[in-house]
Amino acid sequence: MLRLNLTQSRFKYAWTRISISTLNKRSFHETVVSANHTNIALKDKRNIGIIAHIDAGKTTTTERLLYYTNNKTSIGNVDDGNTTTDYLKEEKARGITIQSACISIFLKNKLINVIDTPGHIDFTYEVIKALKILDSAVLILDSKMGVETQTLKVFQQAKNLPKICYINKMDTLGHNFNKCIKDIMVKLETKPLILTYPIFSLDTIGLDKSQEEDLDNEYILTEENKNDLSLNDKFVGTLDVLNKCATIYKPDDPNYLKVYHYDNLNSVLKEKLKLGRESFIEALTSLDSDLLDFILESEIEDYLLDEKLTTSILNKFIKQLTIDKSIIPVICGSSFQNIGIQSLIQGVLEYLPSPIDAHGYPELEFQKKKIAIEFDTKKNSLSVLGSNEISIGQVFKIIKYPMLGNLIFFRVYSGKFKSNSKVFNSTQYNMLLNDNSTTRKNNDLKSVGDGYQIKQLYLMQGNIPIKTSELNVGDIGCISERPLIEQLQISSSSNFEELKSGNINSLSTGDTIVTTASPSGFRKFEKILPNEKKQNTGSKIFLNELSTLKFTPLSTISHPYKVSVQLLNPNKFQELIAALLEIIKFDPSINFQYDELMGQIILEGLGELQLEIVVKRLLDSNVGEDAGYGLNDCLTIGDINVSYMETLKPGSESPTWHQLKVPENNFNASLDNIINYCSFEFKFKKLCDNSMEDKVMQLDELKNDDFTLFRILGDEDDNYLVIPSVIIEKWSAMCQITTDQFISCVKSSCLSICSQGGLFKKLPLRSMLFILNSENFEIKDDIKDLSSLSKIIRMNFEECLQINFKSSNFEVQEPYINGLIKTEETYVTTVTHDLSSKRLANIEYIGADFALNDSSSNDKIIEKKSEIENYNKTLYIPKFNVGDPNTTIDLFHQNNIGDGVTQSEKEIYKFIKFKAPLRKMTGYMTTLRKLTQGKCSFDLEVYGYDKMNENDANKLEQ
Ligand SMILES: Nc1nc2c(ncn2[C@@H]2O[C@H](COP(=O)(O)OP(=O)(O)OP(=O)(O)O)[C@@H](O)[C@H]2O)c(=O)[nH]1
Repeated sequence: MLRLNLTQSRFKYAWTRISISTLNKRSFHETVVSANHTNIALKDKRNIGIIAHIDAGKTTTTERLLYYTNNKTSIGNVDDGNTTTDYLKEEKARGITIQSACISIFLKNKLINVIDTPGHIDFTYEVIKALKILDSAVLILDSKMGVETQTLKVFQQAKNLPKICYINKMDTLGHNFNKCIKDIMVKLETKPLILTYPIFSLDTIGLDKSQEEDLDNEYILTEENKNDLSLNDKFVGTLDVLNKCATIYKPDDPNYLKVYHYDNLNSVLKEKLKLGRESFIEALTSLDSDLLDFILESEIEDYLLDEKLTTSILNKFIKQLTIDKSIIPVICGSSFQNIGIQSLIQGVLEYLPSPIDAHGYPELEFQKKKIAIEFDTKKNSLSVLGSNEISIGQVFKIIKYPMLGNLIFFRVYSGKFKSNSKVFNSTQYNMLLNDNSTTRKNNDLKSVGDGYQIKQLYLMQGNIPIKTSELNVGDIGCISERPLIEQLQISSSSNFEELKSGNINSLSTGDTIVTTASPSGFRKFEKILPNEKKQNTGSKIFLNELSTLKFTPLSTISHPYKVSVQLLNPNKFQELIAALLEIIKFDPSINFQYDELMGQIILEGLGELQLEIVVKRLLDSNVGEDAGYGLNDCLTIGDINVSYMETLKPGSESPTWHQLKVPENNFNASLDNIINYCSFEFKFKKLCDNSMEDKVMQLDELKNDDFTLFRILGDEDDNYLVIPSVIIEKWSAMCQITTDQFISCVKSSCLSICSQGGLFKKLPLRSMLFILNSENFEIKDDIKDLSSLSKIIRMNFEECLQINFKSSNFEVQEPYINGLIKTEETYVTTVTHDLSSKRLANIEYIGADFALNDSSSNDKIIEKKSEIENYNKTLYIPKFNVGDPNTTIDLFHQNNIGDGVTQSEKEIYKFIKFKAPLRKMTGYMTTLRKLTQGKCSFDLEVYGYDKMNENDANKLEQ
């Protein structure tokens, strides 16, 4: 009984520190369900992502965030398969996050929307999608591993967002707080501001003397148990230099927490707190002269005891520096043992930006101009075009949710969205406007123009959707929609193209949705459009313009893996296509193509695991959140393979300009006229093969007032098209189509040539440049019919390829990876021998620390290093449990033990960095484990395409 009371009082005490003291679990939970979230002020909302390398503890931490904010009454664990965010069957079985999960955490009058992202590289697109709509992130490090390869990647992806770093797993054997701090500085090139230091049992002797009630904490060392070695290195709490206190936890009791203020600390902790606090203030003053001025003016000499240096003053500076991305506040803990989470919640609320403070909103485009979203101080709201009549949101995720169909998640950037209202899908409308390939265009435009009906809006509380009548600026919520598979099944079509275009009036990831506060709907926008655009606006023209009001879409990606799917029962065609379309809706990083001749579908994806899961979903007939499509009896699935491509050999280009021609008698008379009266020339070229920088330079040179450059496919490394501006203008005017329509016509012709493939192995083309020439361009008459232009251009492109090139001008290219292996020195020779002889790998580095040997070393890096090294001198980094606490980390020299890595550990472990063809690395982890007796870690990242060796290329089938 006594213990229960103590626990409760401690729990409340903890929350006093973060000013949410009055809550108690049950009453709060009830408040949440009935909470009117619309009353939460914008300044009290946070939209954060949890990002990290795989297994760093994102889901475990998210689970504790829910528990310690009283949004959940028990704690789930990844290993028990009962967490809120990893609820898919595959996630539970594999213990990894596959899809990002979005939850809303309510804290009385505050709201934190959290997205728990996957760490596995195959699901990187999930991270990209989430980061696009978030204001900030919590970066988690595994205290033993520090910054890992995927940490670097997600850090880069979140480079525009302010971040807090949470060093997790401080309870594990081999934990290394100092290495993490060093990695933040060296590998992330960021300045850490340490808010909490770890406390181990050894530091706690004598701590309990003045606190009778703490005798029940068996993890604190006392005179009696101080010789118990098993306790010495136990992680028991955190030393908070901002609040000048130590917080002691009990690993096996999630509700135990005791705060000791400076006066009640033992001499060891007092000394550490003093040094930590001094270095913390010095680090802050070195970055903010206003704080320095304040300290000088207020004559503050004792950083620890002078009461003028209050937490709220310091918080103001920390918040600004965090938002400016000048620092990254660091908090440590162990989520699994429930240590440190309260400080993390406090950090999120204090330092991470609300939508008002957040910098770097995704830009909106309106009539080709970029528009920033502004904050209207009077109305306490964000708005665009100087009017908060416009509500704008962006869809970033779609999931299956049993009973409700699909849930479409979106973020509200401006205004508010209401249940039972219509919204305008400006992205979809814009795409349709520029798509000439469909005969249903006008019907589709009308359908999208009529608006998308939102029936019910929801907020996610944990993984439970809570009905809400409206979603306001800053909110993340969702709309329910009937599953696509049901929508398509009622259509009787069995035509692939018709099925693929699906239900046009449904929402997809990346779509911008727009509406107005006005009851008469989005057509009212007319009133707030700039004056010159108002003239003559029939609603159609008006919608055309409105459709240009959209967020920049998500970038496309290349797909290094593919798998073939053969349908055995033609009656199931419609079902298969509907299933695939729905899968793509949930994960737009998957793509599929239908080879009508072979009756085969080729599924493409980012990784083996990703495709494995998709295939399982197609075959399985389980129910629930990851319900399968039950196609087991009618599909044959091929092996998962890497995708090969073809390109022209370096330096190749068509020797002459090719004149656009019309084949005799193949097209109608009016089209003949077009070609007789106006023409252009074109040629193909291999895009330079040197570094990415050279490539960008080459492309930049082509971009000027006279020429416009277009990307045809995928990422920066794909195909490009250059069209002289004069051709764009004249052809579109002549054909009475928009310039966008003309461009999309030429682009789609290029695209079709690229997918048709090269002359060597008929593999899709990459790294090609299509150049149109305007020198001999002429127009002699005013001609209107252009319906077959796309066909003509395609035929001519094809002819140009055939005439100008032979199969020997092409080479096969394949995806390559950057690999990083960490293993004991004893195994290095065996591993590198296997890599070079069997996997065609090029070993780039063998040594003690991969990031320190980065080949790039220009002035900027040196300058940055010296800036960070200077900053490092202000940091207090204790040598945990090894005596003298007063030291800084020797950042750029390896033979030091100040970073917490012992000399012997450095000698044992080596990193091997290499490049290799992806196809040679399938199933490599199993081999590596055998070669190293399991003493290894391995990371890989697909970096792009490169030439396949000729022997292997010749052996490929056409
Ligand atoms: N000892 C210890 N284990 C932890 C801690 N946090 C997480 N773990 C364990 O680490 C493993 C991975 O945890 P997750 O929370 O799934 O990690 P994650 O980053 O969400 O993983 P992915 O989403 O798959 O990238 C699980 O076995 C957890 O129980 C911690 O603080 N201490």
